[in-house]
Amino acid sequence: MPIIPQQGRVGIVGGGISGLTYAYFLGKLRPDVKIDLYEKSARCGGYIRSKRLGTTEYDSRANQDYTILEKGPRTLRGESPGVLLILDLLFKCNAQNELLGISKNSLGNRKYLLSPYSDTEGHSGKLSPVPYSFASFLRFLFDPLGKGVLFGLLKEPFVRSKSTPDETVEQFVSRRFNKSVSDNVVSAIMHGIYAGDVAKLSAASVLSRLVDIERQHGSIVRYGASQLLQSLKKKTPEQLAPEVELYSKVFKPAFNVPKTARFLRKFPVLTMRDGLESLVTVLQKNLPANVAVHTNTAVRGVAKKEDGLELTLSTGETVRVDHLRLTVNGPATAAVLQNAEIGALVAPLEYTTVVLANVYLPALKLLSHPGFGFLVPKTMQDETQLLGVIFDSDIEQSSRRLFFYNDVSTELTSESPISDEKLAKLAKAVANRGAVITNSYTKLTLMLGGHQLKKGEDLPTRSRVHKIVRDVLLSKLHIDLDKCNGTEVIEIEYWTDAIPQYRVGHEELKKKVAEATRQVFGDKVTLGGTTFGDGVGVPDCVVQSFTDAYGVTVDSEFGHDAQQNGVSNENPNPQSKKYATYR
Ligand SMILES: C=Cc1c2[nH]c(c1C)Cc1[nH]c(c(CCC(=O)O)c1C)Cc1[nH]c(c(C)c1CCC(=O)O)Cc1[nH]c(c(C)c1C=C)C2
Repeated sequence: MPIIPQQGRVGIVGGGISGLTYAYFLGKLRPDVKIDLYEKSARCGGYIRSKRLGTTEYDSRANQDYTILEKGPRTLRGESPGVLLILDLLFKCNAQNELLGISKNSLGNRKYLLSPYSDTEGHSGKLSPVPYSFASFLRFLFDPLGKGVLFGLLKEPFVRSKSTPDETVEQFVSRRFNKSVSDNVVSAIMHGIYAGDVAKLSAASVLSRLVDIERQHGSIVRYGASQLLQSLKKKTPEQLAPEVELYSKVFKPAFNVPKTARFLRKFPVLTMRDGLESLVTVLQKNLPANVAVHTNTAVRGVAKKEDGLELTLSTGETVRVDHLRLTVNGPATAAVLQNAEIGALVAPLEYTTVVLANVYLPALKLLSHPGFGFLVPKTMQDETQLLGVIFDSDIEQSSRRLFFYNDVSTELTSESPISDEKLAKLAKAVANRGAVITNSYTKLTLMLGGHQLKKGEDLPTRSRVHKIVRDVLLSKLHIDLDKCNGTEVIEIEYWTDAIPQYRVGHEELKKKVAEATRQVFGDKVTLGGTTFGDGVGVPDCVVQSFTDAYGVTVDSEFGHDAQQNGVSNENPNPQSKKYATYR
């Protein structure tokens, strides 16, 4: 029995990147199915929002009269498997020119940690570069934050591996290295991804690769060193993630995937010319004809019927569907499913709230440390509740067009092999291209709160955030807003309950929720989004949407429809049940 019958109907809850990409992939795989996406707010995109801010003067050198204030995520990680799917999507929508890249050695890729230090002028905290070379690593060892790093690295190969079902990131890092590495380095990274606390986040969820290495090889340092030696000795063929292999077989990407993966590795940070919301716009404009998006429409509940499911909408209508995909957070999922057991399982889920302040200073170049931004480790947290600061102007000015000129597209779309030397030359040519934006300005985003905001506590008021912005800029970056002649633009957003906290036992909890959902709804309901997926990043959401959309079509007897639409639904690995089952 196919999961979605021919000419069937699918409902999707949530118009964020997870809902939209699920609709896109499923629409392509099953053109016979009618897909309705319900988004409760007036717009799609979720936390991805790029606000255009008009400036008074048209800058002919920059060829633009606006700047973008990113209100949410703004960069993609070039190395993440999902980026290959996003790039293919952009190529197929003829929007690949929008993608920009920051090369590995670019100053815009440099990251800093706030280190203890104060000077006579009252500036507190020094920005210490995250090591990017052997020399910078040696320098870091003498920084107060580097205390214990060398000892931790030397000790790690001799630490016995331990098989625990799960533990906190702090426990894992302290056990393998030492607590100072967790407090001074890893805590900052966790602030910069989850706005979360190392003492609560799950090692199995957020450091799954390292946990796997410990389980399989015993030591992370020894494994890392052996991999490094091997790569120096012989060239290993490009290892693609299984999801990317599957995608390549199903969707036939517009480019040579292994070559493109190697190329993108040279651009660890990717951006979009008009902000990350362009991805949402491109997606919405190019949704297959069988997808309808309903904004301002919430799904209030779902009831099991003999021939499928009945959705109750906020408009008062009821809609019958064969399959329901939920891409919203835990509480919203429980509210739709209205099941006591599922409700009890998701009740302990926690989310962090992040306060985000965009600062734009036109015509002034004031950043003294070029880079991506800085993060605040646990040991440096104070009453400002600062998590980190993103240097948007440096990110934008270090971004280069990747596919605008034909050299890269021609090379990556051809099947002929490319040597490492030629690939490096190509990446260098891109890095040496002129900046897309050339005028002088300073743009920053401050991120505050996260796990430091206690449950039930009032969020900092706008005026308090304005004061924090002024204090942080002055004390950490030596930028005095009082000297900016009132030209500064400061905008504040509250991302309430935005980032799921994968706490100890989260993998187990996901399994239990999926199992309880299956018990009640069989294979008619699947769960996605950042809470029930495998990561909080945009590429993670895209990969999950693809694998799960494929999952509901793979058993289908209507594969020929998908093939007629330019995709194949053969399972490239019939032994693997992963893509035919549900999470
Ligand atoms: C200071 C707070 C935050 C900053 N970014 C985020 C927060 C809460 C949100 C965020 N950052 C990342 C992700 C995942 C995206 C993905 O992997 O696709 C999310 C939701 C990515 C990220 N940002 C930093 C790191 C080390 C990572 C992991 C992957 C990568 O290498 O890109 C560092 C970082 N984040 C922030 C700053 C200021 C910063 C470094 C200086 C802001």
